[in-house]
Amino acid sequence: MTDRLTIALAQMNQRVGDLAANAAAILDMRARAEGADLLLVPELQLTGYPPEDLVLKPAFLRETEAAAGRLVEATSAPGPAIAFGSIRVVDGKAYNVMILADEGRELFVTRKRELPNYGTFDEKRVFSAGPLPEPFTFKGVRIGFPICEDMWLRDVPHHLAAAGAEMLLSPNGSPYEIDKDDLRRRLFSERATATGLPIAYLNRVGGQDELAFDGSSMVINADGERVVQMRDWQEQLLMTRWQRGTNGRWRCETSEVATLAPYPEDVYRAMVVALRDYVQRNGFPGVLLGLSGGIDSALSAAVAVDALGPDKVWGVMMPSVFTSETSLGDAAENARLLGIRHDVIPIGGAVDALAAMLKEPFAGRKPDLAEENIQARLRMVTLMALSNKFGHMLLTTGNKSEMSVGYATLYGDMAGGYSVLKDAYKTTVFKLSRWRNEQCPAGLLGPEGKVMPDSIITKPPTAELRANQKDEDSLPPYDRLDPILHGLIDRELSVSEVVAETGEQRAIVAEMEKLVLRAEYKRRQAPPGVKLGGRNFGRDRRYPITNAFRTGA
Ligand SMILES: Nc1ncnc2c1ncn2[C@@H]1O[C@H](COP(=O)(O)OP(=O)(O)OC[C@H]2O[C@@H]([n+]3cccc(C(=O)O)c3)[C@H](O)[C@@H]2O)[C@@H](O)[C@H]1O
Ligand SMILES: Nc1ncnc2c1ncn2[C@@H]1O[C@H](COP(=O)(O)OP(=O)(O)OP(=O)(O)O)[C@@H](O)[C@H]1O
Ligand SMILES: NC(=O)CC[C@H](N)C(=O)O
Repeated sequence: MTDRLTIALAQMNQRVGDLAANAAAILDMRARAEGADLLLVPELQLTGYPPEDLVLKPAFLRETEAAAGRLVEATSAPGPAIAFGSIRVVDGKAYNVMILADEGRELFVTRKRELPNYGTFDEKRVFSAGPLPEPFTFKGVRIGFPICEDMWLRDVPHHLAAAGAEMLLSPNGSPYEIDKDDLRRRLFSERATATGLPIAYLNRVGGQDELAFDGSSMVINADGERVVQMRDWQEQLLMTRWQRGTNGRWRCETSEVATLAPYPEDVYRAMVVALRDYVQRNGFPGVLLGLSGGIDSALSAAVAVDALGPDKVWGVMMPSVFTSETSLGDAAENARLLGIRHDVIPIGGAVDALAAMLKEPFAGRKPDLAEENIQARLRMVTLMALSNKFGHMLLTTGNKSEMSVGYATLYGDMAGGYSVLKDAYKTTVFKLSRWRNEQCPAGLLGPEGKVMPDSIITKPPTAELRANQKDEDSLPPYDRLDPILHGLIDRELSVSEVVAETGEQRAIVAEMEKLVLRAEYKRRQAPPGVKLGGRNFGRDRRYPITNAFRTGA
């Protein structure tokens, strides 16, 4: 029995499905953790989290088991024991497990019991729930290994405590959401005091499709005090020293508390990390986007430059007859400030060609939305041609306010591979743009000074699809629209409840509800984008397209 343990906490990125690279990264961490007794890595570190329907593929399960076996064998070389997340099939059922390996042997396997099945999570679809897990005696210390959601509910930690666990080491795959770091901290502090056990909470970092993982791992002692706060948004290996006190209870003696990014920097970081990993891991040489001189494309471009570097971002201004001199100038200045390639490709010729092609079928009809949308679609055709020719991914620039009410053209400005603003309401877009124009925190690849001219932030938003068009002609001003949308979408309130909370006219709120529900078909055809809040358009909110229900009818 020992009275001291050194536990290395490896807050790591992962690449879903890349068993070889993930295993190599774990072994690299093990080499760096020399001197530790045990190396802990995040949930499903070997397969990447979330593996989704890969788990339903027998070949993937076989290769995962083989890779886990090789990882266990690799611990025969000198170095710490490893506790790593993998998948184990027992009696034909797949389990999300944590394997403890030392000196070339598998010492212990524990299965996740609580499978999250809400919001973006779908674990019951692919995994079976394990039994209430037992602690394992490692070097004479009874250790419990609750896996992520196991810690969010009471049963597992309290069972482990009752079964004699002396500490809880919890591997996690917990995606970022605004304010979730505070929630985790409160929750785990409460778990620590309620069970009387110190807790190491280890989360992954990096982007995976719509999810961004912030890390922000912690150690909380049994008195509820957070003694370790690891960094957010980056990998980190931390050696933590633990000691059994004279009362027989374990404490983490390491004291190291990093400061986490405050709001709105955390939102911006989530966008940067998610886009960087999406673009790099899907093999694009860079991104391109329509740079209109408006705030959505300016902020999207800034995030792309901060994620990938200016040489990987390409802005294309595509003026029509409705494009103002101000927009042309703002787009050019925007590109100059970001240091990105900027091309001007007028779409007038193509607009005229379409008008000639459609002259006969459109005869006798006044110009309307059809002509407006043709412009957005011709821009899409132009951008996709560049994407096909040069390989850059088209970055979609629509924000959550627009996507909520369907204020975007299907197969037009909605086209693209990924969106960083998809879960950001327009008021958040304004906030982030002002913030980024004033600050450039460490680690971002863009310029230290302004990223867009102030005029882009201060001028009224317009789609410039017809003369003198302003967003506010069709929609309430964004500072009034967004609270309505937040109520209807994020909080699932009825029209009456939103009216009561916001003081808006019932007719306006009912109209917005109608637009939101009607635009579901558009959202189903929208590209993925990083989740920021508790109810993103994607996995979090799954509404029927064909739907007659209205609360404001
Ligand atoms: N339930 C459903 N399932 C499948 N398809 C459905 C559908 N309901 C309509 N449709 C189809 O959808 C089409 C209509 O959608 P769509 O062609 O997009 O056109 P629509 O939504 O009518 O117009 C686009 C709107 O977005 C605004 N906009 C455009 C571009 C940029 C911005 C901006 O500021 O960023 C704003 C523009 O001013 C206009 O109000 C029609 O073809 C209709 O048949
Ligand atoms: N003249 C243009 N040149 C290049 N791209 C354009 C142009 N107009 C629109 N786009 C593209 O279509 C997207 C939709 O923008 P639009 O101007 O219609 O409204 P918006 O939502 O206010 O966006 P933004 O704030 O970027 O202007 C833009 O973000 C941009 O990517
Ligand atoms: N991987 C998991 O079990 C995640 C679920 C958990 N409640 C979280 O978001 O942190």
